[in-house]
Amino acid sequence: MSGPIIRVEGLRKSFGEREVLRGIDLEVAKGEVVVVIGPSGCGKSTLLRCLNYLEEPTQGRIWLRGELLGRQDRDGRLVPRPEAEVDRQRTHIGMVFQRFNLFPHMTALGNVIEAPLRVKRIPRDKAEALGLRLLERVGLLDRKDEYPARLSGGQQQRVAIARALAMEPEVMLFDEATSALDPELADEVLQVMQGLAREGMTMLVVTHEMGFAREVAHRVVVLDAGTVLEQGPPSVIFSQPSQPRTREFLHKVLHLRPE
Ligand SMILES: Nc1ncnc2c1ncn2[C@@H]1O[C@H](COP(=O)(O)OP(=O)(O)OP(=O)(O)O)[C@@H](O)[C@H]1O
Repeated sequence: MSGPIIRVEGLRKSFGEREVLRGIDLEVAKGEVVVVIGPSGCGKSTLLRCLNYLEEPTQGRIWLRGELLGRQDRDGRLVPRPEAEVDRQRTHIGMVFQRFNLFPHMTALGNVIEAPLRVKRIPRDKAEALGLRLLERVGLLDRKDEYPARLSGGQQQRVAIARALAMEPEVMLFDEATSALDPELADEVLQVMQGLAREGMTMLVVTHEMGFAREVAHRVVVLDAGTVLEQGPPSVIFSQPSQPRTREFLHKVLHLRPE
């Protein structure tokens, strides 16, 4: 496929009277790692959720892998495609949330292969081979038969990453994947994410981890009050941001959480 994997044009999202996304334009190319940062409540999660149609955009257009998600009516509103079509698109996007939401009655391996078995209907032996490969990739092969309750938060999140990878997505969305974890456990998850980035996975990452943004991102997008304030390589955003609001935000978070 040529062209960006994700393309967003004029994306707006309101909850009632409140407009949370106010015209976002964004592209993510194949193999690119884009990290979205910005103050609490600026719309980072909402942006990610719109990309996966977990939230229905109010206005604007989204292309995934060159395909328009939804279609526009005469007022510019997005009319969703049939559910089946959205589901098909979703299989190409892996999403990892703050809450891991593993199935408690399934082992680590069971969680990882649930979707390939159910959605892709691949044979069990092939699914298990895939699941074991992925658990190894996130460093949890030895915990394959454990149930989530017996895994730490960091381990559960790594299983959740393996579960998302099991659908062989073309892009991975991370929505504050480490925010619920203690720093030590967050680190092991960040290392897995860094490994994926190194292997060339296309990633759009919402995070408060400025160290990750600085070291791993190809591009940092600064969101503020539902608009893109500025974007650029981390070297520029972190040392010479052009917008005073970016400087203010970075000063605040880096001061509170020295890297
Ligand atoms: N389903 C919803 N209904 C109403 N308001 C919502 C809903 N989801 C989000 N919001 C509001 O939209 C705004 C943006 O939320 P969002 O979670 O996208 O921000 P964020 O930048 O990810 O914040 P944080 O860094 O704190 O997670 C917030 O004011 C939030 O209260």
